[in-house]
Amino acid sequence: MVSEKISPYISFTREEWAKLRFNTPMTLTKAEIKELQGINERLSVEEVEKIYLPLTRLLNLYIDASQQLHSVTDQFFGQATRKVPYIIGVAGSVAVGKSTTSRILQSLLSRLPEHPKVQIVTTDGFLYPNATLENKGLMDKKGFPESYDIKKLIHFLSDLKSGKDNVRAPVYSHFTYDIVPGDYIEVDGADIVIIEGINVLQTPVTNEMLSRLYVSDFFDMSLFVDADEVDIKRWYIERFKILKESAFKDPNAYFNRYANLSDEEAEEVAADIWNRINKKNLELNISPTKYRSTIIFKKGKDHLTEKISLRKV
Ligand SMILES: Nc1ncnc2c1ncn2[C@@H]1O[C@H](COP(=O)(O)OP(=O)(O)O)[C@@H](O)[C@H]1O
Ligand SMILES: CC(C)(COP(=O)(O)O)[C@@H](O)C(=O)NCCC(=O)O
Repeated sequence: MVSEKISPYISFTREEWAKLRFNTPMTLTKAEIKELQGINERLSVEEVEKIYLPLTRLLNLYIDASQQLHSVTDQFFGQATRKVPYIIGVAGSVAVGKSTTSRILQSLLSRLPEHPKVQIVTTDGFLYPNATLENKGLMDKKGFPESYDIKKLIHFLSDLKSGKDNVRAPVYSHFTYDIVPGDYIEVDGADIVIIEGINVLQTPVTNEMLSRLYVSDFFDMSLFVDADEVDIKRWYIERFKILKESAFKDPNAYFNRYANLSDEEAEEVAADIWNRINKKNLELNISPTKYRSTIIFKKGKDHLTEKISLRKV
């Protein structure tokens, strides 16, 4: 008897997945393509059509099914149907493309026939402020599980899933490299909320009561953006070099001291930050969460998605 490898996932090649778009009326107009390229000018239209349109179709089916489940549960309790947002988690390494993926999804999902309101919340807003990280000796552990106020994030998600209005999340600035005091993003009346962050599929680190809840307990589905470490490191360094020529030039930028580095020096600095912090975090805390997600997108060296794995159980 031939032994079969048991996996909870069913995997598709790029071409197999592209066919699953079927005939959903989701062709992109020129204006829509332009808008998507505003998200990321290097994004290929073919990638959107082959990878993201089938994903949008699948999500539309998942969202319909979840609404039906909500309404039968409310019927069972004999109460009126509540409006609760559908929550999608987007996970993966620093610089793998989570924010680009989230923004493509936001753009495509908001074009569904019902025109749902789609909001993105990034979990970096739940990092402790630099002053606290410094006190705790965690400045070189930014992004590690202990650098986040997970209780605050769980409260935020619990409020969202209880159908509360005007739920606020704190805001992080990559420009000041710190939490922005007093600033917040408000989620109100959203039909779909995308929660994007390196830590969204992690399990609790302490034994406190609240930590028995996982962040992902509040997700309706999740997507893990995956790639080889050598590629992610290159994207991290490339992004650092682009920022050196733009945002870092502002005297108020946290990384302004790197603005006048040569390209070679900038590569060295970025590679050092990568190796000391983000690579370690990827290996220790992020990669191990991959198989907790509903869908895994494995990207190749040119950012094109090569393999799609979808949880079947
Ligand atoms: N689909 C894509 N096509 C081309 N470039 C991309 C794509 N996704 C991400 N990138 C580039 O890779 C880098 C990291 O992406 P980003 O979305 O900022 O990552 P993250 O949010 O995971 O830190 C950026 O420079 C971005 O422009
Ligand atoms: C704030 C972050 C942990 C968040 O990562 P993101 O969710 O943006 O991918 C990361 O951008 C970071 O600052 N890491 C620490 C090392 C560094 O400066 O890259």
